[in-house]
Amino acid sequence: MADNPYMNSGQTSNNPYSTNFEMASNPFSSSMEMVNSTGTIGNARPGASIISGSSDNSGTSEDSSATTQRMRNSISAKYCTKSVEETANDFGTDIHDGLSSQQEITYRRSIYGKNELTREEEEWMIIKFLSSFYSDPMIMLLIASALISFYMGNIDDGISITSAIVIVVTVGFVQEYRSEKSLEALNQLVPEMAHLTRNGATETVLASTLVPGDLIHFAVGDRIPADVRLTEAVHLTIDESNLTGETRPVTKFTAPITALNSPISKRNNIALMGTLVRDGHGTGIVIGTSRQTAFGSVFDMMSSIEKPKTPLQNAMDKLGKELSAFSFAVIGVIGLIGLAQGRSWLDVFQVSVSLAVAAIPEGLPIIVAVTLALGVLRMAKQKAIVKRLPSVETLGSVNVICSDKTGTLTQNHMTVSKLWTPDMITEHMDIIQYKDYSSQLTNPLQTLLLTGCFCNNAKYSVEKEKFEGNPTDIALIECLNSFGLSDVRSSRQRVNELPFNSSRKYMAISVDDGDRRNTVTFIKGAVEKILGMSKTYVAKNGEIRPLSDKSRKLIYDMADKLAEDGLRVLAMAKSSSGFDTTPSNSQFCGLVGMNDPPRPCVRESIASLMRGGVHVIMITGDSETTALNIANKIGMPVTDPDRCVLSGDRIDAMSEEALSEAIQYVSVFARTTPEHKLSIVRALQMRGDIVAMTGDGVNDAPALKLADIGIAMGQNGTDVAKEAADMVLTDDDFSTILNAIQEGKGIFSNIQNFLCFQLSTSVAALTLVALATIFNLPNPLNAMQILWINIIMDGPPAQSLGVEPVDPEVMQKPPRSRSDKILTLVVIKRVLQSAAFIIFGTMFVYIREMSDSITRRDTTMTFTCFVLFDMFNALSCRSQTKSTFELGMSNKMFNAAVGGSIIGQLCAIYVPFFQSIFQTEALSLKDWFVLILLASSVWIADEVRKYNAHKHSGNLTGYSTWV
Ligand SMILES: Nc1ncnc2c1ncn2[C@@H]1O[C@H](COP(=O)(O)OP(=O)(O)OP(=O)(O)O)[C@@H](O)[C@H]1O
Ligand SMILES: [Ca+2]
Repeated sequence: MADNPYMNSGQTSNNPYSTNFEMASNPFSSSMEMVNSTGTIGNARPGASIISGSSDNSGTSEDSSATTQRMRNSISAKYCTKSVEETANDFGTDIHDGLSSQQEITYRRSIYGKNELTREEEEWMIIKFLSSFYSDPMIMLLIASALISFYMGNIDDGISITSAIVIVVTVGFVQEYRSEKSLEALNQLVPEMAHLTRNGATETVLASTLVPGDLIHFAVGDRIPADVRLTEAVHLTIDESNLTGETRPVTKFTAPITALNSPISKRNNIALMGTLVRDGHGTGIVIGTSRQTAFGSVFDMMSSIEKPKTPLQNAMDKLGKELSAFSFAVIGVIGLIGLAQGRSWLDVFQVSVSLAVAAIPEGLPIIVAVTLALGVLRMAKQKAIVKRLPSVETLGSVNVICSDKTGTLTQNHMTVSKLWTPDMITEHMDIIQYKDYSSQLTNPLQTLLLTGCFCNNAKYSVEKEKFEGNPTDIALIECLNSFGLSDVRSSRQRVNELPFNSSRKYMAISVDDGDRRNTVTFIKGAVEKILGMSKTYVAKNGEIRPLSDKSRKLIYDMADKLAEDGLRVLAMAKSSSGFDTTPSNSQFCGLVGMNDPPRPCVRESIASLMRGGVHVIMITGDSETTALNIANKIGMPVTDPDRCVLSGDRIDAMSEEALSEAIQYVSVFARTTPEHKLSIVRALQMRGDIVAMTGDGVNDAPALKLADIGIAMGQNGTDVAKEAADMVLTDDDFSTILNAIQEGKGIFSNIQNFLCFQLSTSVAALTLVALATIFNLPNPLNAMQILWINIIMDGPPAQSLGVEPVDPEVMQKPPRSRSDKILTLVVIKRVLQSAAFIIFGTMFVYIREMSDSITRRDTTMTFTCFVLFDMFNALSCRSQTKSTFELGMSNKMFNAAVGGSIIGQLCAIYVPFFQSIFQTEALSLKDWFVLILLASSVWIADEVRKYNAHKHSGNLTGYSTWV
């Protein structure tokens, strides 16, 4: 330990990492090699509890004890016993200003790497590729048949089959590789952030940039980005359940722990990476990043637990197995008949094996995975990040969306537009932004405005040249200007604060009264809360009067009047003393009405959702009047306000059953707290609804978890909400939900489309060979040709059907029922219709050609006929309902895949090398003409089917809406 690897300035020998370097077997030493970065800690998030997770599923008991051991040895064990000063000293950092030397930061980064967790080095590509040759029994059989061909001196066949195997395996491998890459990309969609102080300046940075010694801050709702020794903890409680399994949040302190070898759950002055702040706020020094954290030491074990498959993938696997069993049976029978007819057993074997390879849609699960993953990436571009693949399927089934009002349906940009003080009696004052009202400033107005200023947490950001924080607070500060007032907060010392939250619905701040002997309290919040703690008001003549029932009524009426334009109404009060727990005995100052306009596209989105049978519910903390007005503005159906609007206190008074009964008429929930959301989701689910619910705060998490699709806000949401959610909206915009549902539905119909394509090809190929065998005809397709058809069917053309752009018309279809099968009657009919055309067409060509004697030309014609049929079939499979002419050339991948297949087919016929492999010969232009004409019949027939379906379904908008 001569060299201090940690401090290149090296004044101290007391190296915090020395222990790491002394132990060769230390689990963290591997971190030094960890330079590449493919995943983030996001990979390991979904697990609820590492410890319990390991003992009840994949891990053996040995695993979990090793885990516990590793966590026990983690860096926090050492620093929980040291004081704040010692820790800061060890890390060469300052507990107020953080690290100061850029050189030092760069040095530490070079040693400890990025603060993110990556999986262990993956297998070599080439090994993976080679292993796919022997992992599939069908391929093994093909190899066997090639070997037999060689052995029997059938060199041509041997080479043919060998090249076919290579092509089949390569195509499969490339597809699988792509699927893995796109799945990996999903893990990086939600970046981790951290609030970091370096050199005295605080900013928000990517959590991956943290190095040991950094000073970081976190507040309620945040996720801890590294292992941290706390230097400050204010009401700080942290939920460590995902690491320790303990569900009760732990209260944190800064004092050193005296007990030796305290277990990880008892290290109360340490905040652990990946845990969630439930309350309060704190600051601390980073003592460990990435692999040196307790979370990092168990990361590999967590990421090795295989991700569960989505219901759709499971259904596909099952379908694949059933189809395989069926094909095997058919092929077995065909083989036996063939042998009984005295065909050469090698021929029978080869054709059977190739048929098995072709008829079994082994590419199905991969195509489903790629389609889902690509769809999720597409959604991310449209600002909706889906965190779990199964949610994509659920999206198409959602029939109720519960949305917050502020910030999701509205812009969350507030401006003060009306003011009222009791001396104005029945008049109120309208404020137009940027106009000067200084001349109209009265004493009561000044008191009202200054209350709004003192009772405020908006902060001025020099960098961005504007106020930041709660939009309600910002509006109040910005309004001061219109009256020639300025932000006076710095002139007084803050003594006490009761912060705002959506359950409390008010906030109070005490400051000294100028001469530091007396304290005054400023309060603002919902009208009923403020009136509840007010005793007096200032009348027109300046006289202080007690608040009578009559004057309360006047205030409530006025608040309603202000709210009528959809304004958020805040009441203000002031008291000439401080407060302990809640303020009381205050003087009512007046009301402020704030405008928060609806987001531009919300109206359209709601209309579109309603057309598709999705019910939209607004949930807001604002008053009924405000909510009702906004609801009307954005086109929500509130015909009967008595039934359509339900307030929080009425929810409280209802039983679950009663709520579930009443909820069918409700479109607006007003004056709710986050806790009400849970009852609302439950009541809806009791009715059998599939519910999407939005949320942003810590208290929204339970409802987000319970909802079928929990949706968190990317910009204003807390980490806790994002963690609990299935989907994150990066722009917080309601309309994005519509896009996501549209994509979800689109993905589902794309999967049905390529399934239809694969099944019709497979059914046709099987039937053709079966028919030929039964009628004792020579095989219409040889092994090589069948394998080439398999590549078209399982490869790029099928995959390209999965990325067909979403047709906005899917929104007009009602939500899919959860139990709906993917293989619906309509799909099966499509499969059978197409297969029938392919079989008859190909048989026709075959029989016509072979009427003289079997030549190479005959099989070439049959083979090309089948392939062309398949291409036309792919064309019609692009959509279940829309004509090819409506779709146009919009799917680039489809154009490329089909174009490529046709070029491939041309090569197979005209290039001498391939001619010998496929046993083909050149066709004339006339042949092509005939074949194209014939093969297009499958497409024409489908166009006719689509046309008829359109005519009979009539107006698609007529689907039932709510109730
Ligand atoms: N910063 C604040 N200070 C004091 N009171 C506030 C503040 N913000 C809102 N209020 C009061 O609390 C009420 C409800 O706010 P709440 O936060 O519950 O709603 P929200 O969650 O912002 O809105 P939504 O539920 O529509 O998204 C408002 O009508 C207002 O009277
Ligand atoms: Ca196949």
